[in-house]
Amino acid sequence: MKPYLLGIDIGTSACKIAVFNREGTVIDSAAGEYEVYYPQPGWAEQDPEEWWRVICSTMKEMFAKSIVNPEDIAGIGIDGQSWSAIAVDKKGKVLTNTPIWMDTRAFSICRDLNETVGAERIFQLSGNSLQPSYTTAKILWYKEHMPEVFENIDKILQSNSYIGFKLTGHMTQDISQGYGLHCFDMHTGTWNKEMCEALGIPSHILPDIYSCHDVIGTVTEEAAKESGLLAGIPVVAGGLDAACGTLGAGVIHTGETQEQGGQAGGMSICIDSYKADERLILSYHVVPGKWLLQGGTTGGGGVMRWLEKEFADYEREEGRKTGKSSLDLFNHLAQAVNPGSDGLVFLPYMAGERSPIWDPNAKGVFYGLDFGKTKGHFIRAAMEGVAMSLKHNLDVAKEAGAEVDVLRAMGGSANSLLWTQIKSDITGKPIVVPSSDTATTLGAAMLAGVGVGMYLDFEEAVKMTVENKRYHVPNQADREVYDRNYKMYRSLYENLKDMMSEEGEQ
Ligand SMILES: Nc1ncnc2c1ncn2[C@@H]1O[C@H](COP(=O)(O)OP(=O)(O)O)[C@@H](O)[C@H]1O
Ligand SMILES: O=C(CO)[C@@H](O)[C@H](O)COP(=O)(O)O
Repeated sequence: MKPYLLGIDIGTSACKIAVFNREGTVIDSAAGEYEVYYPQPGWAEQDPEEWWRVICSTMKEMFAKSIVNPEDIAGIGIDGQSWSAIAVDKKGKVLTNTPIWMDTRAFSICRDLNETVGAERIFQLSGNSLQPSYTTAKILWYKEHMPEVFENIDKILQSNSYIGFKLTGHMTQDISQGYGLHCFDMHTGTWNKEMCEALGIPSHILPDIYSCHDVIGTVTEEAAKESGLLAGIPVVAGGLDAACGTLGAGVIHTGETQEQGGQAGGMSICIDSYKADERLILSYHVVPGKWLLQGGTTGGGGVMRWLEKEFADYEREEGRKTGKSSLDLFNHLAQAVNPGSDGLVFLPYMAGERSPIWDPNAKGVFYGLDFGKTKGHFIRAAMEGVAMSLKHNLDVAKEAGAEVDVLRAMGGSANSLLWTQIKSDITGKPIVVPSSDTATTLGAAMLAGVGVGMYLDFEEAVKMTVENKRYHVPNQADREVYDRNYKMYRSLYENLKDMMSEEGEQ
């Protein structure tokens, strides 16, 4: 068996590529950024062909400097962001940019379908309430607003399946990304023809469903030329980024829970039987026989990325002189502020909000400003607001019967010791950090490892590769101030939601 596995992650802010050995050690890695386009309020799009171009150039650059020879790669796994609606024609040409998971343009389509088809019927089959962020309504949005695209759709692909197609020439749908479509039966893991008809989604545009570790093909000559890989390397179907990050964080048993700090924030609780709640999100895990009960804010790490982009000119300059990153300097500023940010409270609803409030009109809010507040207050309040959305989702999961003891953090935000500690303090849960930036690519690589037989099964893959690096224990000293701010957080939205919806009525 060749010694290495390659994981490719199609995150919202960037693609990450990492080569692992059998023990899960990163041998080499690289990242390449691409754009999110916001052409209108409520819209958020990406260009899948840009993903492919950036993946290829990043990979070529990595291999050019690497000790890794593509010949030594045993298998490739790809994970990607959720709820794309990548419309491709018969030749695999992308017909238009895909609305991504943050996009809420199809709001009125959902409202109509919930009435005509029935919100309860849709939920009973798919395990998820019908909301504009999912793939379902985006397909129907093409039908209504871009008939020339809709008529030419051969298949609708997800982010990982599009890159899988570019690598192998095979169009597939993995089981973990099925939850994007409400004609996917969450009880059986199959497409449901009656629901396709009821929703108006032609079933021929839905690819065949594969397990996430199934080998779907091998790298073609053409893809090898473009990407710097070698033709013939096996590629597995891959899966949802949150689910691969969950696997990469070592979460494969019932009750174990991943805490997500990518562009999106949230959590994924591993369960071994179907358990749905309309306020949360239900998907299959990438591990067969398991589901993930998820909660997710649109804010998450993306909030810090946005603050950095808009307000870190000084820290970027300082960082150049001192060799520190602007985000590290942001962490120092936030560290200097009292827990509770002296009453500054932040709602992270930066692209409407997903679970548990499902409100496309929700807005980001900083509340509690006065002349005493500093940049550090904004940064700390943002961290605390994201942590409060995590607490909100965990509380709802508990009501739904999914109790969580410990969180296992993954994603870029877990690089911040302060932010991880704040999440632990606010939720009252201990947090373990196995690896932050590489958990998701590791999960994708593990899928390839199981698929090509490098690991016997997921138990062995996790045992061999996942190592805990940090532990955070909740600090009770700040309980009172955080509880007070959390009450404010909850009532702020309750008090503002009518105004938000009048302003942003979609
Ligand atoms: N040192 C840090 N402090 C705070 N946030 C960080 C730090 N490093 C990375 N992040 C956050 O991590 C996010 C990126 O995480 P990542 O898992 O790469 O996201 P995605 O896969 O969604 O693109 C950024 O939005 C940034 O806010
Ligand atoms: O929707 C989910 C999970 O259900 C999000 O995890 C998105 O898939 C975005 O992922 P990142 O780009 O933040 O990693």
